[in-house]
Amino acid sequence: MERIGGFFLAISHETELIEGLKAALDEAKRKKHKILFSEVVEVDNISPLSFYQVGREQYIGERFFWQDPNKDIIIAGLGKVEKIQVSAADSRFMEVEASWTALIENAVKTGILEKEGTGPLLFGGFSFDHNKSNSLLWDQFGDNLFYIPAFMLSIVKGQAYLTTNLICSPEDHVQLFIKMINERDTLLSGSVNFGNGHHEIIEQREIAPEHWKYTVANTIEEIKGTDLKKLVLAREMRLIFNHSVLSEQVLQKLAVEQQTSFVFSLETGSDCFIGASPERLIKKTGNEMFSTCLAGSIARGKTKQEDDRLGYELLHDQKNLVEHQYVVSMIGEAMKSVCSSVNIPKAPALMKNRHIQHLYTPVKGMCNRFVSIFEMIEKLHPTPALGGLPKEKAVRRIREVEQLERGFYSGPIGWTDSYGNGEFAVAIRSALLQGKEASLFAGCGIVEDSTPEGEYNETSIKFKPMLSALGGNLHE
Ligand SMILES: C=C(O[C@@H]1C=C(C(=O)O)C=C[C@H]1O)C(=O)O
Ligand SMILES: [Mg+2]
Repeated sequence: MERIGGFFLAISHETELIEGLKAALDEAKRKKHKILFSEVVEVDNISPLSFYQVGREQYIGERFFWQDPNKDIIIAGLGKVEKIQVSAADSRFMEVEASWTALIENAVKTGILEKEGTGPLLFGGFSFDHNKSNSLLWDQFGDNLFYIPAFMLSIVKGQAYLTTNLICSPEDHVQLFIKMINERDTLLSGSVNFGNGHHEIIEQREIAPEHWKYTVANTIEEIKGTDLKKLVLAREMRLIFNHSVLSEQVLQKLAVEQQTSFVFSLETGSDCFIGASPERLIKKTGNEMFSTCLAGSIARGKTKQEDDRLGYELLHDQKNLVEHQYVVSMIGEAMKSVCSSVNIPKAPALMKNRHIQHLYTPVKGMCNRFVSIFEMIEKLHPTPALGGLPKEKAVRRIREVEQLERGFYSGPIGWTDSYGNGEFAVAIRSALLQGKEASLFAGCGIVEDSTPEGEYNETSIKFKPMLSALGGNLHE
């Protein structure tokens, strides 16, 4: 057991906090609508995973976690002062942005300002396809789900910040402050206990692998005979455990094993969507934007020599280069439409993750005007790395032939702050945890030169990051 506390918020902070809160209450009364109040203070370094874990008792079902591969920004959020979930399915990106903008426009902020990844922050994601009817599996998530947390720990380039958010309504009283401080104190004096009760897998089952291969075979024929160039097809694996899975245990394992990936979780009700994705969709900091083209895959070698040989093979393999190039062209075009300059390396490099290596082309651009991260998500999602080419046809074919419900798998997941910075990953190498059960998802890009067996093996590798974190059998 380890104490999370060890830090005190100095009294001067509290005075500032009360003053800020009073200003927010006045503003709410004057405007006759609710106002978001947000305070940011520097704190001693606390482990974000400990913070997340300590919040289990009180905030389970309303927690999130985010860590980028560089560990530039790590965020753990607890509780929600506001949930954004829009119903206008076909304009969901812009609708979420509109709700968010309305909320932060009038926000009262105090303490440290303008720090990326702190203050009012929206965390959540979108499902892959808003047109696919939602099955029971994903009913807690809908086709978009975002939180503004009550308490949030951000580690930004090594420095820890604690954000406290509160919604003030015209009829609220300063008493609200007492409640919030009490909650925060309870949280910060909590004990970290990652739990010994480790879950074990009692059943590990691939869903309809033969049918999946059959669909891949048909898709290869369709690609040969029509204007369809690429289609990403996913399959599912189900796990059943003896105990409910604790998301903090899985996050901890992912953070250790998948150092080159974005590690994330998003809880809602009794469900948790969790994963370790190597693929950035979009990052925006100031007027710089970054995206990643990631497509084309091969296994890791058991020895350095074998690993190098496999990497070399991937870099020169025509099928994988074609699969990759579709993504580079599309992301390049999307970035050029809003950037004054775009940098795209001429040839892909290798990205080596623990269980797999990919062809990798990073893209960087300078925005030529104000462009929001939601506008970029709308332009990019789904890239041909997750959908296919041509885009609309691919999404429609996936809807028709894929047997599973993707839900948030392969959709955009991430955060934006009130200063317009943010980052979204593509939610792959992920799983939906539901008590004693989990659904894992893995897909791959089918092109003309694909084979059903080859693609089946590729998806088997892509299950490994989550399987390993959940204690599954990797068949190695
Ligand atoms: C679809 C997934 O991965 C995508 C497909 C890839 C491929 O087919 O080579 C590589 C990286 C990802 O863009 C997945 O992991 O589920
Ligand atoms: Mg592939």
